[in-house]
Amino acid sequence: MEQHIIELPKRIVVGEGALKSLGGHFRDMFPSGSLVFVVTGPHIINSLYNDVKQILEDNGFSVTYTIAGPATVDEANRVAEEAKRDRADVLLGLGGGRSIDLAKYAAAESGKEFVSVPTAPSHDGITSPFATLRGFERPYSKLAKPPRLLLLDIDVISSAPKRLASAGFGDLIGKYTAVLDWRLAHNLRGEYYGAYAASLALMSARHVGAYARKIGLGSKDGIRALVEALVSSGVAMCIAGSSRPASGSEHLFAHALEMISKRPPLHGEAVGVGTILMSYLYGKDWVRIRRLLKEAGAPVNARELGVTDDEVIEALVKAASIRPERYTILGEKGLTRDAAEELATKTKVINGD
Ligand SMILES: NC(=O)C1=CN([C@@H]2O[C@H](COP(=O)(O)OP(=O)(O)OC[C@H]3O[C@@H](n4cnc5c(N)ncnc54)[C@H](OP(=O)(O)O)[C@@H]3O)[C@@H](O)[C@H]2O)C=CC1
Ligand SMILES: O=C(CO)COP(=O)(O)O
Ligand SMILES: [Zn+2]
Repeated sequence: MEQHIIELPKRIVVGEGALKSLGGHFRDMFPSGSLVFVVTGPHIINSLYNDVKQILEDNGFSVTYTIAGPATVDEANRVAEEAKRDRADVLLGLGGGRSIDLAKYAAAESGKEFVSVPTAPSHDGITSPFATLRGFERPYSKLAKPPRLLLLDIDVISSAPKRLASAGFGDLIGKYTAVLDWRLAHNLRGEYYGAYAASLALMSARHVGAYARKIGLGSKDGIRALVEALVSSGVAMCIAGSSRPASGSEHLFAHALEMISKRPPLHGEAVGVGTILMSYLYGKDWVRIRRLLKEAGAPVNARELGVTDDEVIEALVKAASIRPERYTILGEKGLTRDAAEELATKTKVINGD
């Protein structure tokens, strides 16, 4: 009998001041005296790390740390080795996507528990079982493991630079076209389509759409809506067992742009612009997507992304080829250069205001 196995986070905690409850959740979930190995970045080590260490030590856990280097497989292997040498039981990612991905992948590789404590709402990798690291044989994510405990403190996440929240919005608005692509691949290629996972991902895009302005302003309401939608999208990926509900042609464009550009934008920023472009190809309301991105403070054209018009065109032409097994509106061969230029011009992504 064909089986579909769904691995989910065991506990998800969201709320203002949630960090204070970290020790209690650890006591519920891990044996007393466990060694917690924190993976965090050079900024967070000087702000939140000491609070986390104190909370865990007060609750009977030992704590060590490493500073997250670049988001590469080599760095994740170093983290895994160091965690093993320290006899760590739990790897805790504390920070943005880079620290979370390094801890997640190192935990999966070393067979240790993984806890995610994101400090920024930049994309749904902070809540998903997937990691993206340079050095993989591909420019997109790979299954690692879901967090056993996912703790999102709204006060902490609201304090992240605004650009990261706008990028998180872009990543989530992308679910509109990701789900259309999944459905298309099902209809044209007979690919498995999980209606429930698709609805959940779609709901995350609809939810943040209603909060675009508040997210742009960085209000707590807006950030809470954003964080809940990031959880919903991460869970959709857990249920699907792949990033299909969360990543389609708009992500192919974003991955291609990241490979091509000399100064790549943030992941969610590129995904947002990709969603404008792919919505146009689907005959959907790309003007509305553009307006929502503007309201959320996210880029809508090449200039705002900090890339050249030519890099946008090149990324559109390249997009279909980087993940041939993931069928999308771009088809198997992708766009010609002329078609790419026309698409980007009509949607004001290039030559625009
Ligand atoms: N797994 C997945 O599905 C996906 C993974 N990714 C990966 O995620 C990474 C990008 O993640 P992203 O979050 O954008 O970037 P980073 O993790 O690099 O974080 C960006 C910067 O913001 C800082 N920061 C984070 N939180 C706060 C805060 N509360 N206050 C002040 N500064 C803060 C970080 O500090 P510090 O330097 O201390 O870390 C860092 O300098 C890339 O490696 C990318 O490949 C992208 C998309 C999907
Ligand atoms: O970014 C993601 C979902 O938002 C992960 O998707 P990819 O599998 O395309 O890397
Ligand atoms: Zn994404």
